[in-house]
Amino acid sequence: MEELSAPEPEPEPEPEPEDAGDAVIATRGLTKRYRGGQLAVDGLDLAVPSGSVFGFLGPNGSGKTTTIRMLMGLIEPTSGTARVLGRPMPGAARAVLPHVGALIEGPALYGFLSGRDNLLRYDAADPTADPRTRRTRVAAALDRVGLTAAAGKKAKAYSLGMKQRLGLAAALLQPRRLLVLDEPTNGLDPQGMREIRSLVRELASDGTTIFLSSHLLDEIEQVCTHAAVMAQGRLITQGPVAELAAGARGRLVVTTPDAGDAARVLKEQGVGDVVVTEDRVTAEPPDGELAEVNAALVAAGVRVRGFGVERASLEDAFVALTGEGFDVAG
Ligand SMILES: Nc1ncnc2c1ncn2[C@@H]1O[C@H](COP(=O)(O)OP(=O)(O)OP(=O)(O)O)[C@@H](O)[C@H]1O
Repeated sequence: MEELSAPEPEPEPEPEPEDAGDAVIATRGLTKRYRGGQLAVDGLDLAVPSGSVFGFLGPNGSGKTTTIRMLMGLIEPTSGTARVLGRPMPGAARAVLPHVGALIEGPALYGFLSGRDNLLRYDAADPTADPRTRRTRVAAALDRVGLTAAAGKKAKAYSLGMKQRLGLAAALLQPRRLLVLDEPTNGLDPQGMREIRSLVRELASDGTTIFLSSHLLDEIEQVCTHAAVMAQGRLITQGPVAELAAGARGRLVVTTPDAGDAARVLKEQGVGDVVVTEDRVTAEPPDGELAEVNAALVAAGVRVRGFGVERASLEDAFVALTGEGFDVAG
């Protein structure tokens, strides 16, 4: 009998996670267990929309660096998949990485070379970079990060913030579709933090997708359009920052020199989770009429200087989601 050579059925394309249509980074069940047995990342489904400034938030040890190393193809996942710019990692690393600028664990710089010479070296190490346009590229990158005036100084004389900016300049020598920044403000003083944050906003305004990790909640709120929250290797939530914060209830805040009395009255009124810090008493917003609570305070002789419900922050959302405080110090 003649055998029919029916064409092999096409393998089903792997289903993409929800709304990963224009995702610059998409992972499915991404998991990393280190040899010692430590489960560092556990079943991560991440979707980073194109054009977002995406904050990857979590306390120290929550698995952020491990995830970034998998995304960049530096280490293999134990299971699950990661796609960056639509291509699988680490398999397509050679095709993907030229479009990705990365600043991971501080830039590797030569202290005895000037900032400019460091960048010239970086550029020379890139086989795709045309040597004839090298100086122009380096000058543009220095200008981009505000280091033109300090370009001739030795890198060892740079402040930590300037070194970070030089690292960013190196990542910006070529046009990038994605920038991956691992804790870019770690160790910087407040001025250095402000500089890096405004630089990140500026870069984002050109349409580059930025994925940045941080253990600082307020940093994510100030800079990011979207965020994913990690705790102990697992994804707690992800989405637009405004929506994440809105998901949590705000706090009732009473400002008064009679904080002790105010706390007592609030508890008598059945208000939950009353916390006193100096002249501020915060609590869960009551279910009933706010005005009644205020009236009870005033009737008890509490000098109420301020009374209202503050908008929920990302921190409130984190606490609500994990049932834990966000340990900023790690
Ligand atoms: N090479 C390794 N071998 C074994 N365990 C590791 C290794 N690297 C990290 N870990 C562990 O995996 C967990 C996640 O670490 P990871 O560095 O990814 O977290 P993180 O959120 O980036 O924290 P940090 O901000 O401190 O780097 C931690 O418990 C850490 O001790």
